[in-house]
Amino acid sequence: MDIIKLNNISKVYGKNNAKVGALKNISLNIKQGELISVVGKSGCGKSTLLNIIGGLDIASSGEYTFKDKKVSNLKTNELAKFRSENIGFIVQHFALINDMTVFENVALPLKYNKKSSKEIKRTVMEILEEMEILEKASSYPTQISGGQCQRVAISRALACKPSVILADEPTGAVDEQTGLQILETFKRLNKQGITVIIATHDKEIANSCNRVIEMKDGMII
Ligand SMILES: Nc1ncnc2c1ncn2[C@@H]1O[C@H](COP(=O)(O)OP(=O)(O)OP(=O)(O)O)[C@@H](O)[C@H]1O
Repeated sequence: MDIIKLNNISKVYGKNNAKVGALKNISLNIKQGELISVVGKSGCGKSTLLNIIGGLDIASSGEYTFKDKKVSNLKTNELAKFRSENIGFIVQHFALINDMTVFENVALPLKYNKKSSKEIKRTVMEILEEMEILEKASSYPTQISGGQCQRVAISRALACKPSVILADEPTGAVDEQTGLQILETFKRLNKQGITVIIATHDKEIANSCNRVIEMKDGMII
């Protein structure tokens, strides 16, 4: 089943002389359970594509359907709900909150979704254990390594049981060995049925995915 259908999606930033066409007539179907990499030179539109798929940004034109729901028609508050129910985001510099513990960082999306404290505790502990970072639950992000931070960020992305994980340059801020461990984590999550889309400059990571989408100047080539 196609979980993601992009039909003729374009994204233009700015106005008049400052207009930038970040995506140009992108049509793309992604099946539930795919493991995909998005590659291409800096500025080719990888992040913009991920942000539109994840509902962080909206297309200037075209139609985006997610599980038969038209995302391109959603209003801002509906988009936030769409994201929290369906998408887990992971970014290069982890985007953890430094004055919250590992536990509190992973609990955030569950709090946002108004889960009970009992359920939050159970879910967070389960995920931290699965991600082999449970012993750092009370540590702060500044007290753990980059690879551990990324495992916390992945834990937080998993908290609301998303069907899609979007990872924008997830290994860009860690060493090669840690990057490969992160890749193994994505493969394991993908085996559990989660659709994983990774924007990356890393050839080894890109080629380990089942499908490689190559972009150039806002288009898929
Ligand atoms: N908020 C914005 N306002 C104006 N232009 C933007 C904005 N975001 C992105 N762009 C432009 O859109 C184009 C695509 O950017 P995007 O970040 O999607 O590329 P990328 O492939 O992810 O690059 P990188 O690999 O460097 O992260 C670039 O020309 C960029 O300058």
